[in-house]
Amino acid sequence: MHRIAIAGASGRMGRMLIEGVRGADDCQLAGALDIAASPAIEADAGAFLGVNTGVPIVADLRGGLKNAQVLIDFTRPEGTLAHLAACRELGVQAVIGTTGFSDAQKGEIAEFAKDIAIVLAPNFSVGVNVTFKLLEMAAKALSTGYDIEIIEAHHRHKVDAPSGTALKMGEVIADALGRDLKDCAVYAREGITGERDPSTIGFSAIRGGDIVGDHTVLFAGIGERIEITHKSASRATYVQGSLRAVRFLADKKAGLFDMSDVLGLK
Ligand SMILES: NC(=O)C1=CN([C@@H]2O[C@H](COP(=O)(O)OP(=O)(O)OC[C@H]3O[C@@H](n4cnc5c(N)ncnc54)[C@H](OP(=O)(O)O)[C@@H]3O)[C@@H](O)[C@H]2O)C=CC1
Ligand SMILES: O=C(O)C1=N[C@H](C(=O)O)C[C@H](O)C1
Repeated sequence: MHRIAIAGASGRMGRMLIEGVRGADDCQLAGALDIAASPAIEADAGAFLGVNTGVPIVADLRGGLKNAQVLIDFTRPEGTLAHLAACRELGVQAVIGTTGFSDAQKGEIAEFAKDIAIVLAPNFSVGVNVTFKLLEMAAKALSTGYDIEIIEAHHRHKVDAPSGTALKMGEVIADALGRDLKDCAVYAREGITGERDPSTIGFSAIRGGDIVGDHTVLFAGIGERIEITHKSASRATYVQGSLRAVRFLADKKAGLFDMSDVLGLK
């Protein structure tokens, strides 16, 4: 039985994860965390479902993690880093879905992974991770004569842009082309921009309504264009991917892994 604590327990992903853990035969809810200011503190983690899980939502990290083998964390970068410090102290593994980390924060996660096993992925859906592989192939085959643009759309509450998934798509494509995304990413265009530099990878972020998560990569050539699109219709796909990551970690002592490790796509 995988004993799982959920961080951000009252968030969009946190609630779906609690439901997902309760629905999985091999998983048990062992803790629930949220920030001290959350109105959900001290409520039962299943209250939003009308069920009593016996697991209260707490702000005390050590209290929330003490019965857990693994933490699933979809919160904010600063929260995730604080959670990882407590995980390291208690020997708890981590599945991290939070996006918006700076390079320095990613470096801190790599340091934690020297002591505990961590899966870090900007997108836990199987389809998106297969799409990364398709993009690698497409980028190599279309390396000249095609302009590359990444367009993502998310709900109105999302706080980071471009999405972690869009950035990862950019990294996959840049790597396949032997470029560094830092040198070739264009995140905004306005005014007299001049003609498009063919070596660039452009990003566009749309925010609105309840869009769960759409990503399109456009390879625009002369006389044709190819669009590779993934659309999430439900957050359940991220939940199922997170639980696969939990199972993958079961025999891991330390190390930093991603969804291509979990899915055997490397
Ligand atoms: N990798 C993937 O597959 C996916 C990743 N995500 C990412 O997961 C993250 C969360 O998304 P979502 O669930 O929609 O967001 P929500 O805002 O709905 O939930 C975030 C949760 O984290 C809590 N929180 C906020 N700040 C902190 C903090 N500093 N420390 C600890 N907890 C905190 C919030 O509490 P309160 O509400 O009280 O502020 C809330 O409970 C985002 O980074 C998003 O991009 C989302 C979906 C899929
Ligand atoms: O905030 C979200 O909702 C999502 N965030 C992730 C991202 O930034 O890529 C994954 C998914 O697109 C949903």
